[in-house]
Amino acid sequence: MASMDVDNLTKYYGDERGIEGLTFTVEPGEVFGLLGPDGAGKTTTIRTLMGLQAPSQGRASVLNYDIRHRRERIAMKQDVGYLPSEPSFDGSRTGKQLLAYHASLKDDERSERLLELFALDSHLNRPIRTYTPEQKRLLATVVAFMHDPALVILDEPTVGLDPSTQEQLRTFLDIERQRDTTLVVGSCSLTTACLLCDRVGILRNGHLIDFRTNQQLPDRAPWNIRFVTTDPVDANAFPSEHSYNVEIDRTDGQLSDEHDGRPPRTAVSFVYTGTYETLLEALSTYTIRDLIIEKAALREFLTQWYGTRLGNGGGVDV
Ligand SMILES: Nc1ncnc2c1ncn2[C@@H]1O[C@H](COP(=O)(O)OP(=O)(O)OP(=O)(O)O)[C@@H](O)[C@H]1O
Repeated sequence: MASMDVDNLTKYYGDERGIEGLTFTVEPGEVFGLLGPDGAGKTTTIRTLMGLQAPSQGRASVLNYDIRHRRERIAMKQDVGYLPSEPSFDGSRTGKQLLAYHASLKDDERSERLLELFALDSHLNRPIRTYTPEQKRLLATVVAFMHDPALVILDEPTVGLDPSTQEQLRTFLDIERQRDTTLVVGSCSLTTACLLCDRVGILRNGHLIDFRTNQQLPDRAPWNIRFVTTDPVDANAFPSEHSYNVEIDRTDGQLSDEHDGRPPRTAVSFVYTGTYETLLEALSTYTIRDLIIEKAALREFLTQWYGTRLGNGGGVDV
């Protein structure tokens, strides 16, 4: 039996569409990602699945609890873990008081171990308002997992964490996966999806437009590369199976100032999905005056995959 069974789930806020017609299942022990850019509908889906807001249409069962019925929602919350995207706490309570409260609602199998793992154990007697934002998120993670639930729903679990803590959290979630905990992860990070999820549903403008297994995702998130060079650049130098959206700008007046005697400059930008070594090799053939390398936004990548309009018959704008 599926751990989550969602059928035509729809949520409108007045006239504003949150999500529409979502249908998917999540198998026991699966790590399923809801991958989408800002505003795609991840939080709406997750809050509706957690019974925090009623669906406008459709139905969903989470661990076989029907979220449309109040009694079942209450029972579900004892068996399911939930990490909200923006956890909010009563800041005057200590971490210890918060955990005692949650233990009274849903049991506590392992908060001590988790607190130690996330280095929160020495902060327990302090009011939560004195915690750093990162410590608050980790405390919320402890709350989500303390009762050792069979299924945990996480909304943007790595947002607001520094890179090393993100890595620590991913390692923890990977261990949970090996323990057969079912995870449903809302994320706008392709890196999180690639590293963590067995399968993702791609959300765009409130619609689930595709499903991809981990093998159908790239090895890692693509990079936006932009460099400025004083050398001539061949228009065909970068298009390859690893580079796309290549733009070569020789006409930018700010860059090619021929009056001060400096050679004209060319700005080159592209999205890159290949290996670091191949990139560095290609860049090393130019005299580089400026270089910016940053992770590409998911929205750009989805446009690359699916174009600017959806072909689902719904005619939904991007
Ligand atoms: N309380 C609300 N009232 C009206 N519209 C809302 C409300 N919450 C969400 N929406 C709308 O629903 C759509 C989906 O938003 P949602 O927050 O679920 O997306 P998201 O993928 O979680 O993005 P983000 O990461 O930015 O929260 C958006 O168009 C948003 O404007």
